This record gives sequence, structure tokens and C-alpha cells, in this order.
Amino acid sequence: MAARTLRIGLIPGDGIGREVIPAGRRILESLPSSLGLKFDFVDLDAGYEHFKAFGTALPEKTVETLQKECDGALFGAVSSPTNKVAGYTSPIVALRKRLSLYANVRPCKTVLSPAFRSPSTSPIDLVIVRENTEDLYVKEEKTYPDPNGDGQIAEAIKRISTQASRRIATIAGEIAARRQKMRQKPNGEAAQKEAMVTITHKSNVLSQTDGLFRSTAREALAAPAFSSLKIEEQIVDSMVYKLFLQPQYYDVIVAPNLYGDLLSDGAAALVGSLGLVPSANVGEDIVMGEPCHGSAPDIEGKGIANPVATIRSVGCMLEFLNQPEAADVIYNAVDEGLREGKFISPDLGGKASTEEVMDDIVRRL
Ligand SMILES: NC(=O)c1ccc[n+]([C@@H]2O[C@H](COP(=O)([O-])OP(=O)(O)OC[C@H]3O[C@@H](n4cnc5c(N)ncnc54)[C@H](O)[C@@H]3O)[C@@H](O)[C@H]2O)c1
Ligand SMILES: O=C(O)CC[C@H](C(=O)O)[C@@H](O)C(=O)O
Repeated sequence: MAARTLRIGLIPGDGIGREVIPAGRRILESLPSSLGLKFDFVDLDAGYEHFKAFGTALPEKTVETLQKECDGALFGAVSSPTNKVAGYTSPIVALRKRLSLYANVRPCKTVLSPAFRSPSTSPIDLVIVRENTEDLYVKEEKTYPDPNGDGQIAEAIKRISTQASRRIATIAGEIAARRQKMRQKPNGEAAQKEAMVTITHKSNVLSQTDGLFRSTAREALAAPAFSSLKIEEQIVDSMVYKLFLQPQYYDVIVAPNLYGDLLSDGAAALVGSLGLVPSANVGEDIVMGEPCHGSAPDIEGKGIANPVATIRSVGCMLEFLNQPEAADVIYNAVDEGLREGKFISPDLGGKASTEEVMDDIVRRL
């Protein structure tokens, strides 16, 4: 059988993005040839450093190359400034919209290892499915003088649509159904963990925006295709509470954009580190793997960034490019390395460098 070639755009961005994306590339180059996959790579620019040098954080060439040439992409991280900088807009937020990457799928899983302990003592295996194109992320903000006194008023639009809510709930249902199938035992016995989608919202206060998200998600998940799933809902503040108290209970959590962003960093803390949690930005035309973490300026340049989130993101990208076998090879190699615990990075209490963790995983592929 002739090998299939996938073209992958590599966008390291800023900070530790530049240290972990090479690990992602190396993993793809090291996959066993028996999988029948080949990769070619195109290096693409984006980020705050690029903005400072050339006046744009997301060159059109990057967007066009991804749209016209690439099957998949790997994005590292960007160093978005926290103060307003004229002309700068987050390239990752822009890319998600420009490429219609409507779902941000973020699996969080505990690996039990003698080498490190996760803050959560019960094993976690959940997926956060974050809407990726709207909510407060439409970034329609304005500031104007306060007519009633000193100072100013700043406003932001929170936009929720039926279409985006339906689409995200549907993919969350599909992911839960797929996980249910994978958990089923060969003898037909039901798996221990209940297959479930938890719809997260704040419609007790935001009855129109989050209300629309909640009712649309409920409707989409009532489809016959999802009849084997338990569908439940949780107000986002108590969702945080319950997630921290009993994370092992959750299976698939679907959330509007901002709540999904916050919940995934919380879940990352529970499994041990942001350096462990991957994501896939999923659209109709392209899939972009991306670690959930940022550019980590506090450890940039030290060679100690944990590459596992990026390596698992390579698996997530391949999973959504319909290459589940290749994804499993990567997930298993990562889990085995963490379980054995010889090469553990400092964020998990170990001493291994980015390169040592990567080499250990490559050996196991
Ligand atoms: N997708 C993205 O591009 C993305 C995501 C989040 C934050 N950011 C940007 O990143 C910058 C820094 O943000 P922040 O410090 O709030 O969040 P961060 O995720 O960069 O870092 C938070 C903490 O986690 C640690 N950490 C993160 N990734 C790690 C890894 N792979 N290995 C070991 N430790 C890791 C960091 O050292 C830091 O202590 C900001 O400019 C923010 O805008 C970008
Ligand atoms: O800093 C940025 O430019 C984007 C950060 C980004 C987000 O979606 O808000 C990050 O928090 C993420 O989880 O991907």
C-alpha cells in the first residue's frame, strides 16, 4: 500500500511554543512506517515577536498556506500582551475564526506514576469540548466616557448563536458516543464509567445568551444518535466545584468559549500540569493541534518545558484527521513514559529536559 502524505503547517509562535513544536515534528517523523503515513512540513509565522518585527501577528501567508495547502497544523503558543497594544490581536484566536475551527477538544487524563502525583487522588478521564468561535471571544469591545461620573465605561459583546451551539453540542455528543464504544468490553459488558455529556452554562443569570446555548445543546443532544448517552447540565460555578471535588465522575463537558477556556486550565491542574494537556482545534477543512498552555515566559529558554501536551496534541490532530491508529501509538508511548517515570520534567517534580522527555517518547513509538 502506498503511504499517504499529510502536509502539516508548523506554527511555533512565541516563548516555549518554539521549544515544544520541534518535539511535535520529531514525533511525526518518528512514527512507525507500518502506519502507512508520511508527512511533509511547512514552517509558518505568527506571534507577538512577529508582530514586533513586522507589524502583524498573523501574516496572510500563514492563513492562506493553511487554507490552501495543509491537511493539519500544530500551533505552539503566543505571548499576547495583557496591556492594549495598537494593531495587535491574538493570532490564535484569529486563526480559530479564520479557519472555522469551531470545536476545541481538550482531553484531560490522569496517568498513575510512581514518579509524580497529580493533585487529584482519583483518576480523571474527561474531555472538555469548548466552543471556539464566539461568546466573549468575538472581541467586540468599546470604551467610552461614563456619562454619570468620572472615568470610563468598557463594554464587551457576548454573542451566542443557535448554529454554533448546535454544532458544538453535536460534536460533543459524537465524542461521547465514540468514547462509550471504545470503553465497551469485548464480552458486551457495560463499561464502569457512564457515557455522558454535561452541558455547562450560566443561564440562571444570562438567560438569553447562555440560555440559548443551554436550550440548543439540549435539543441537539436529544437526537436519536445520542440516545445511549446521559445528558445533564451544570451551572458553571458549581461545575468548577464539582469538577474539583469529583473529577472522576465527568466524561464529556461541553461549554461556551470562555467557560471552556477556564475549565480546561482547572482540569489541567487536577491532572498535574498544563504541560500535559493537549487539544485539537477542529473544523471542516483542517485540524490544528495545540497544547492548552501558553508561552510560559517564566521558563522560556531554559529547555525544561514539558513537551507532552504538544506530543499528545499531535495525537489529537491525527485522531481528527481520521488516523486513530497513529494517534493511539502516540498516546500509548506518552502514557508508558509517564507511567515508567524515568524522564519527568520539572513541572511534575522531575529533572528531565524537554529533549530528554521527547527522546524517551520517541524510543517507545
Ligand atoms: N494558545 C495560546 O497561544 C496561549 C494559551 C494560554 C496563554 N497564552 C499566552 O501565554 C502567555 C503566558 O500566559 P500565562 O503565564 O498566563 O500561562 P501559561 O500557560 O503560559 O503558563 C502558566 C504556568 O504553567 C507553566 N507551564 C505552561 N506550560 C508548561 C509546559 N509545557 N511545561 C512546564 N510548565 C508549563 C508555566 O511555566 C506557568 O508557570 C500570555 O501572553 C498569554 O496570552 C497563549
Ligand atoms: O493569549 C492568547 O492570545 C490566547 C489565549 C488562549 C485563549 O483561548 O484565550 C488560551 O487561554 C487557550 O486556552 O488557548
